[in-house]
Amino acid sequence: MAIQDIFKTRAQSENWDLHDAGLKQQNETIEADVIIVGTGAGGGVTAEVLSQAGLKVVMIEEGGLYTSDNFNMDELEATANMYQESGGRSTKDGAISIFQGRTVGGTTVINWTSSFRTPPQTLDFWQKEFGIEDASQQQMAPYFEQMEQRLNVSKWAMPPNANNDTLKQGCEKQGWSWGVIPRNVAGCWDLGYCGTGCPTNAKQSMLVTTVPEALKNGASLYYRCSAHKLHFSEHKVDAVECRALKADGQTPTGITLTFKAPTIVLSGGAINNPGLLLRSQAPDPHGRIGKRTTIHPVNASLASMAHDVNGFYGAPQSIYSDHFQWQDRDGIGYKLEVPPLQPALSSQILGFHGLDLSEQMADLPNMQVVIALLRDGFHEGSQGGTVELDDGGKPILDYPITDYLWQGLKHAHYTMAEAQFAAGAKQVMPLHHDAGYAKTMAECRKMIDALPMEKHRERIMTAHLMGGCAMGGDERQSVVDNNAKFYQADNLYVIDGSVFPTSIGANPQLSIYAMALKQAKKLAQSLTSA
Ligand SMILES: Cc1cc2nc3c(=O)[nH]c(=O)nc-3n(C[C@H](O)[C@H](O)[C@H](O)COP(=O)(O)OP(=O)(O)OC[C@H]3O[C@@H](n4cnc5c(N)ncnc54)[C@H](O)[C@@H]3O)c2cc1C
Repeated sequence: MAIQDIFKTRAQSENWDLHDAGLKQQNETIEADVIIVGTGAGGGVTAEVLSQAGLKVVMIEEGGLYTSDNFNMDELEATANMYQESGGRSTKDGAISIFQGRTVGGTTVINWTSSFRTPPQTLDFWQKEFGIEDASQQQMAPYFEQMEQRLNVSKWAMPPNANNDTLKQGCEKQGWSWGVIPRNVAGCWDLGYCGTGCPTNAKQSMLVTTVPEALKNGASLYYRCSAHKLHFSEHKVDAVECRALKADGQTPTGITLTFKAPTIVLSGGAINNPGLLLRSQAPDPHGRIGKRTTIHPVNASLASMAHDVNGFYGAPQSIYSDHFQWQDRDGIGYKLEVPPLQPALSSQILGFHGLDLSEQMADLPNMQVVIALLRDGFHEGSQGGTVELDDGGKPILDYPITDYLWQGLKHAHYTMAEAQFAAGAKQVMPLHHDAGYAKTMAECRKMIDALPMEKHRERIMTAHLMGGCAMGGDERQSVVDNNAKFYQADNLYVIDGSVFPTSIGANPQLSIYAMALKQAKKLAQSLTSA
C-alpha cells in the first residue's frame, strides 16, 4: 500500500508558497514581517507561532526539501542529502564526529525521536549560574505540556527491541535505575529507520507538523537558500543575504536572494548560527559568539550477544538509564542509551577500517551497543568548545577534551561493559582504537585500565549540538538576553538549541521545542501589540 506524502499532498491542496532557490535565474529581494533562518526544532516552532499570530513569515533553509516519498531507508543517500557536510562534519582536530541535520525540518527529520523534558537540575543551574529567568520546572511545565501534545509525545508502549532490552536487562541485574523513553511519534511502524527520515510520516518532526502549519497560515519557504551574511547598521539587521544552492546542496548557483524584515530570527542551530554571526562580523564586544558550545560527548561499548539482536530494526531508543547522571560523585554525569545499528551508521560508530571493519560487520545481527552521553558545561573542567571560521568561511568547532572529560569517558566504559556482561554478553569491546574483545568483566576492566585516553584513539561522537549563542542575564557572559534578543542589535533574535548555556543532560529536542515556544510566544506578543 502506497503511503501518502503528507507534505506534498498538503502543499498542493493548500497552495503553499514554496521556492527552490536553486532554480532562481535572477537575484531577488523578498520582504516580510519576520525572516526565520532555519526550519528545525527552533525555527519550526517559531514559524508556527508567529504565523498563527497573523505575521507574514518567510522561512529560509539551506538544506533541500526531502519528504516521505524520498525516504527509502537508504542510509548513504539520506546522509549525503540531509546531514551537515554530508555526514562528514567533525571537530577542528577531527577527534569527534558530529551528526547534525541540514534539510527542511532540520535535525528533527533525521533524529531518533527520544523526547525528554529538560531535567530540573539543569533548569536550576541555568537560573543560578546564568540568570535565566522564568525557567523553573514549574514555569516551563505548560510549554512542555503544549509541545508534548502538539508532537504526540508519550512513553514507547511497545516492547523494546533487543538492543534496548539488553540495556534494560543490564541495569536490572546491576540494580541501576532505568526508564522507558518517551517518543514523538503517531502510528509508528517500529521500522527503526528514523535516522534516514520517517517513510511513514509517523515521526512528528517539524517537516510534518509546524512547518506545514506555518505554510498553511501563509508563510513562505525558500529552500536550498543559505544565509551567508547579515547586514548590520545602527544596532539593527537591515538584510539577510542568501546564496542559492545547486541541487547538490553545497555549490552556490551565483544567484543572491536578499531578505528584508523588521524582525529577524536565527534558528540555524548550534555551530551554524555562530558561523553566520561571525561571517557577518556581528558586533561582539565581549567575545561571546560561538563560546560555550556543548555537545554531550558520546563514547560507546560493543557487545557480541549469543542471540540475534538485529539492532537495525525497531524503535532506535526506548530504554535509558540516568543512574550515573546526577549522582553525587567526583566526575561528570552521563546518560546511558543505545543507538540504532543500521550498517552504515554501525560502521561509523565502530570506527574500524578495511578487513577489521568487514570482520566486525559480519557479526552485525548479534551486535549490541551501549552509548554514554556526557553532560558537559556544568563544571570548570568542561566549558564546551568555541566556533570559529575556516578559510572558506565555514563554521568549525574547536572542542578541547579535558582530563575531566577523559575521566568521564573512561568511567563510562566500565559501566557500559558492566551492563553488557550483566545482560549476558559473550564478549565486550570498549570502542577504542587499542581495545579488543574481552570475555569477562575482569579482563575488560584490566583492558580499560590500560587504555590511553587520547584523541584519535578513543572513539567519540555527538549528535547533540548546543550553545554558542548562550542566553543569560549578563551581557558580558551571553549572546542573547532572557527574551532571546541578540544583545547587540534591536531586531535580531536567536531561537533554537544554540541558546542553551550548558548541555541539557538529556536528548535536547523537547527542551528546544519548549524554550522556542516560550520565546516565540513572547515575540509574537511584542510584535503584534506594537
Ligand atoms: C542522528 C541524530 C539523532 C538524534 N536523536 C535525537 C533524539 O532522539 N532526541 C533528541 O532530543 N534529539 C535528538 N537529536 C538532536 C536534535 O534533533 C537536535 O538537537 C535539534 O533538532 C536541534 O534543533 P535546532 O533548532 O537547534 O537545529 P536544527 O534542528 O538542526 O535546525 C537547524 C536548521 O537550520 C538550517 N540552517 C543552518 N544554518 C543555516 C543558514 N545559514 N541558512 C539557512 N539555513 C540554515 C539547517 O540546515 C537546519 O535544517 C538527534 C540528532 C541527530 C543528528
